[in-house]
Amino acid sequence: AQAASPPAPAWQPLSEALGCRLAAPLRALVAVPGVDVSAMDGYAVAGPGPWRIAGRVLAGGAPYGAAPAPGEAVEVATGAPVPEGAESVLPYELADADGVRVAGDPEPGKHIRRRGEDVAEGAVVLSPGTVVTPVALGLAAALGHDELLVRPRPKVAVVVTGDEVVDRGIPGPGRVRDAIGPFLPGLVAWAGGRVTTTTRLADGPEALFAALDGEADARAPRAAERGRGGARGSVHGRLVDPVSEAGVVVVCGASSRGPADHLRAVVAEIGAEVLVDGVAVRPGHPQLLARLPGGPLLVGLPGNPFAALSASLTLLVPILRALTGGATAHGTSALAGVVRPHPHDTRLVPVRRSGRGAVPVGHDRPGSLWGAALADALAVVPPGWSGGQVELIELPQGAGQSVQ
Ligand SMILES: Nc1nc2c(c(=O)[nH]1)N[C@H]1C(S)=C(S)[C@@H](COP(=O)(O)OP(=O)(O)OC[C@H]3O[C@@H](n4cnc5c(N)ncnc54)[C@H](O)[C@@H]3O)O[C@H]1N2
Ligand code: MOO
Repeated sequence: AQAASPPAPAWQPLSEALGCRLAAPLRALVAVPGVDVSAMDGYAVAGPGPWRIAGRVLAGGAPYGAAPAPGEAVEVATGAPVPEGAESVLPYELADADGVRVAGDPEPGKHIRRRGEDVAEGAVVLSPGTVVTPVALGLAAALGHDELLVRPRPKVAVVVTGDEVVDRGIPGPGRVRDAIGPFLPGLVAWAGGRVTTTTRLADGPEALFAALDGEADARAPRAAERGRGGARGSVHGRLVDPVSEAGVVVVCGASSRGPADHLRAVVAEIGAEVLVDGVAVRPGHPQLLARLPGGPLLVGLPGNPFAALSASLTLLVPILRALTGGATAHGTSALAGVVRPHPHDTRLVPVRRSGRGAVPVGHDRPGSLWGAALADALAVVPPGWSGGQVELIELPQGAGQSVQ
C-alpha cells in the first residue's frame, strides 16, 4: 500500500465515474427545482375563489404566458411551472370543477415547490472522498453534471504466461485452463480498479521482456536503451500499448524457479526495483512486487490458481485500495474446525463464517480454487498457531464493488 501513488484526479463521464471517489466537492450546478413548480396535478389559483379556468400548463410544455389575474385558475400538471401570481395549487381531488370554473378551499402556498427548495444552486451536496454510488450518479445528473472530477479507477494490465495454459474449451493432454485471468477482472473491480487488457504470453523470457520493457520504454526511454536491439519494436506495437497505460501490471505464472520461470530474471534485466521478493505465506509464497522503470507497479502472481488468489489478496488488493483511497477491513473470528498451521509461514485457509465461528471448507490445495469458491473469507493462520482468534480476509461475493 505504501508503494502506491494514487492517479491524478480526472474528469470522467458519469457512466465511468461509478465506484470512483470524488476528487472535488459535488456542487449543484442548478437549483432544484429550477423554477417554482406544482407538486400536484390540479389548478394553480390566484386570488380568492371561485376561479375561471383560464388555461393549462403541462410539464415540459410552453410556460403560461401571462400572470393569472385574481379570480383566475390555470390547470397545472405535477412538475409544470406555476404561473407567476398563482398563490397555491388546488389538487383535482379537492377541486369542484366543471371545465369552465373551479371552486375549492386551497391552503395558501400549498403544493408549490419553490425554486431551490430541494437543493440551492451552488450547494455542496457531497464532499471530496465520497464514493460515487449509483444513487450519487443520479444526484449528480439531477444537479446538471455530465462529468465528475474523480480519482480514476487504476488501470490494471494482466499478462498470463504459460505454454500449457489455454483460455477456452476442454484442455487437452498437458494443457490447463487459465483459471486466473477469469477471476482477476472481478477481483480488481471489487477492489476499485479496472482490468483494461489481458495479454497471453508463451513461456520464455523474450515475450515477457518485450511486454515489460515496452512498459519501461513508454515511460522512461533511457531504461529501454540499455536493453536489446531494434527487433523489439514490432513486439512493442502488439503487446505493450495497453500495458504501458496501466498503473499496475499483473503477471500470472513464471514466478518460481523452474526452467520456464523467468519473471525474476526479466524484472532484474529491465531494471525494475523489487519491493517484495516473496511472502512467507502458503499458498502463494513466490509472489513478487516490483516498481517498473517509469513508475507502474508489477505484481507477480504464482501460477497455481489458489496461490494466485492468495497473492492477489496479499499484494494486489491492498495496492488497489491504496490507489483508490479505500480501506481494507479485516474482522477476526474463532476457527470452528481443524487447521494445521505451517511451521514457519502464515497459512491462508478458505472458511465460511457461521454462528460457531469460521468453518474451514477444505479443498484448499494450491492448484485448486474449489475451497476458495465455497468460502466467504480466508482465515489468516499464523505459523505455529495453536488456537485462538484469527484474522479474516474478505473474499469478493457477487459482482459488486466493495465500498469501504
Ligand atoms: N523448486 C521449486 N519449485 C516450486 C516452488 C519452489 O519454491 N521451488 N514453488 C512452488 C509453488 S508454491 C508455486 S505456487 C509454483 C509457482 O509457479 P510459477 O508461478 O512459476 O508458475 P508456473 O510454473 O507457470 O505454474 C505453476 C502451476 O500452475 C499452473 N498454471 C500456471 N498458470 C496458470 C493459469 N493461468 N491458470 C491455471 N493454472 C495455471 C501450471 O500449469 C502449473 O501447474 O511453483 C512451485 N514450484
Ligand atoms: O504458492 Mo504455491 O503453494 O504457494 O502453490
